[in-house]
Amino acid sequence: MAPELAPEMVPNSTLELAPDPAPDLAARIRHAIDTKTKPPGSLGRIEDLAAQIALLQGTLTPRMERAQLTIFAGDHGIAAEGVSAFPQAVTAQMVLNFLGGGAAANVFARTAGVALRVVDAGVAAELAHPELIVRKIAPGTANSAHGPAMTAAQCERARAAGAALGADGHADAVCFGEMGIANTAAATLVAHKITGRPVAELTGRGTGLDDGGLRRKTEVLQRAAGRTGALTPADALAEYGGFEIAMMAGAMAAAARARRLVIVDGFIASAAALVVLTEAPKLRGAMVFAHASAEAGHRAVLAHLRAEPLLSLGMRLGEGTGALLAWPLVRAAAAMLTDMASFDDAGVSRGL
Ligand SMILES: Cc1cc2ncn([C@H]3O[C@H](COP(=O)(O)O)[C@@H](O)[C@H]3O)c2cc1C
Ligand SMILES: O=C(O)c1cccnc1
Repeated sequence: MAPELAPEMVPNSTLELAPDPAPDLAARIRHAIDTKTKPPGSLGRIEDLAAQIALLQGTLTPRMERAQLTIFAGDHGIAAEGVSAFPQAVTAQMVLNFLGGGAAANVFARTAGVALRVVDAGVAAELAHPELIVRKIAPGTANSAHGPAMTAAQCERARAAGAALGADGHADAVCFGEMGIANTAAATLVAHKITGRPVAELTGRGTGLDDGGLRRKTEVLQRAAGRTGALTPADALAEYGGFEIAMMAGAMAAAARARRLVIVDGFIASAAALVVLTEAPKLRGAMVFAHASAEAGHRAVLAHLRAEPLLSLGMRLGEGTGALLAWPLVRAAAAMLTDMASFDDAGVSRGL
């Protein structure tokens, strides 16, 4: 397994994680992929994915055996503004559904052979369940339409709790999902402050607002955004984010620094990745974007990050469902490089 990378060893000027164990590794990976028994380039983006994984793990024989999904749940004060089609109580109810194995994320995790765990990052209700990981910062954020969602100290605590969970265990790839009614509103405001894209372009229907609901949500978010001027990513996260989004950001950064592949889910997860990559661009080499969410703002966030997602399925759920569906592609890419025969191995004639 590749050595852990101390944060201070990481320069921010390149896309790859560095220092690279061998300067010619990227060229040797490319050569290994090009000499597999297939026309060069014929596996398309699976080849790029294999190269990324190999570079991340610092090897010509990458391993992708185990993936884990961690779902972070938190409530949002801005839900009081009517920005979601569903009531806040659904956050806690869905946490119990995850723990009971009945949500989409559970079903996809089972079909993909991925372990799943659930973290209470800041759900309003008191929840007790033997398998629930409790890291509750507070019972929900404050309403960011009127003031900061959380204090800087709370945000730091959330990121640290996420970091501890992001780098534990033995998974080769990590998926982070979220549950939090009104968190498309929170993600929209974080993305607006970091990308500078207009609130109206980033605001979407979330759980299914109708046209009137979308108009009201856009107005609420425009007013909330107008409370503050330009913000650093850390300040944008504290001012407008959620405890589950901050924990995801901490988990993603720690996992990337531990050279785990981070499979980034939809709009909310991408808002967390946006915070991380704006602060530490070189962690991009550890991140794969799973799918293009149907939530309106995702396209702009992906474009800002110059990220091309693997899948486009019209999904808009969150929970890590998109990341779970991308996991078999990630596995296949690594196995292609590690297990596939070369022309020389198999005695197959090369082309012109
Ligand atoms: C039953 C149910 C299950 C979900 N699972 C994920 N979300 C998703 O929807 C929420 C964000 O949308 P909004 O900002 O419009 O509230 C988040 O909880 C997200 O994870 C769900 C939403 C519902 C209703
Ligand atoms: O893409 C997402 O993450 C998403 C979209 C809508 C609702 N919840 C999550």
